Formats: sequence, C-alpha cells, structure tokens
Amino acid sequence: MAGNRTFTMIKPDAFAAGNSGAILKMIEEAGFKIVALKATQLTSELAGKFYAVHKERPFYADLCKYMSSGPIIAAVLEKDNAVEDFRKLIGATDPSKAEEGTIRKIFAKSIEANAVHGSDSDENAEIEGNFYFSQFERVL
Ligand SMILES: Nc1ncnc2c1ncn2[C@@H]1O[C@H](COP(=O)(O)OP(=O)(O)OP(=O)(O)O)[C@@H](O)[C@H]1O
Repeated sequence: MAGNRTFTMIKPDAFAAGNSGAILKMIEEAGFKIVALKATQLTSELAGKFYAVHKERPFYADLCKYMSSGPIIAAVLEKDNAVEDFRKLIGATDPSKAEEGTIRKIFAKSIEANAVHGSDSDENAEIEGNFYFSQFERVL
C-alpha cells in the first residue's frame, strides 16, 4: 500500500526568487498537510550526501554547488498516496517537459534549477525526512 508521507525541498532558485510562499500555497491547496517545515542552507558536502545516488552522473558536482548556493525550505508532507500525487503536482524534472499548471512549469528556471524536489519512493521519503528533521521537529 502506498504511504501517506513525502519529503520536499523548495530549491535555492525558487527561494531566492521569493516563490516559497506561492509554492507552499499550491502544495496546501492540492491537499497536502505540512507536518514538518524549516528554512536552512546545505553545505556542498551535505548536498552531496543528499544526492549521493547521483554521484556518478555528469551533473553531480554542479548540482551540489547549486543546492548549497542559497537557502532552501525543507518540508515533510502528508496526504494519501503522497509520493505519487506530489510527483504529479511538481511535474517533469525538465520544466520544458512539465505539464501546464505544475509547480515546475510555473516556477522552474532550468533542468537543474527546477524549483522543487519530491521524493521518488516511500522509502526515500522516510530517509530524506530523517535527513532534515528530528522527531521533535515534526507533527507526529
Ligand atoms: N541533465 C541534468 N542536468 C543538470 N541537472 C540535472 C539533470 N538531471 C537532473 N538534474 C538535477 O538533479 C536533480 C535530481 O535528478 P533526478 O533525476 O532525481 O530528478 P527528479 O527526481 O525529478 O528531481 P528531485 O530528485 O530533485 O525531485 C534534479 O531535480 C535536477 O536539479
């Protein structure tokens, strides 16, 4: 059965552009409840750990640099079928291929600076949420 939590980041491009509030509004209006939330900034080393799965990819070094280039917002979200429904809400990785009305279509600047992250599985949602939040920093 699909889990009911996912993890998201509002990435440095969207944070810097002042789009965090508008993105969180879209997330809530799509039926997701925010159960943990913080603004923070990754070091390049922490970004590397978060995206370790991509370390052999050609864009990995640039991705670590970009993800540590400014503040981000991290959040855990709750909804039935959370991972799949959130991936639909954010749209394709490359904003030029994202559907109309999706968060990336509206706010992303490029395939790298693509406004938001969304977990790709229940297992990764749990790992990624635990990467950012202790049990005292979330609504149980
Ligand atoms: N070809 C690329 N060139 C530059 N950056 C890329 C490229 N492909 C992916 N990225 C960056 O790496 C991130 C992780 O890539 P992945 O393939 O996991 O996409 P995703 O699952 O849609 O994104 P995310 O994991 O951030 O939700 C992307 O969101 C993007 O910021």
